[in-house]
Amino acid sequence: MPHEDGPAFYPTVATLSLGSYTVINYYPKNWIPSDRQQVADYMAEPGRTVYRPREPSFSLLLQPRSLVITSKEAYTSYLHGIDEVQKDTIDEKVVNLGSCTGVKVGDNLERTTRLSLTIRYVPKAIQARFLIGK
Ligand SMILES: O=C(O)CCC(=O)C(=O)O
Ligand SMILES: [Fe+2]
Repeated sequence: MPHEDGPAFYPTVATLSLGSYTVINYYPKNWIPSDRQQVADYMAEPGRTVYRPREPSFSLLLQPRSLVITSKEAYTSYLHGIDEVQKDTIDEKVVNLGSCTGVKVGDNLERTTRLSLTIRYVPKAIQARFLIGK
């Protein structure tokens, strides 16, 4: 589900992908539709009030053993999310194909099991001893 990683992890999150390929989509955050057509093209996830266009602004192909670092505008101005699909069709919105060998627009990539390790720096974490008592 498209989301923002929130202020606790700002300004940088790093994500290591292992196993399957996947595609991650980026949608503008705090997006305000400018005309009736755009209103028809936006949505919120069930039970959520964060609206976004139905189509992403851009996407990244996350290859096995790749590292994606989310910072700056990608962190502050976009929601990100991975569709729940069995295969990804590579389209023109995938902006990192130049760094991915053997993959082109129009390819269908079947998903298999994927493990994603997310590395976050949380300087203001509450120490566990305060939560569990003496
Ligand atoms: O599976 C991924 O690569 C994305 C995970 C993610 O967005 C998150 O943990 O906040
Ligand atoms: Fe995230």
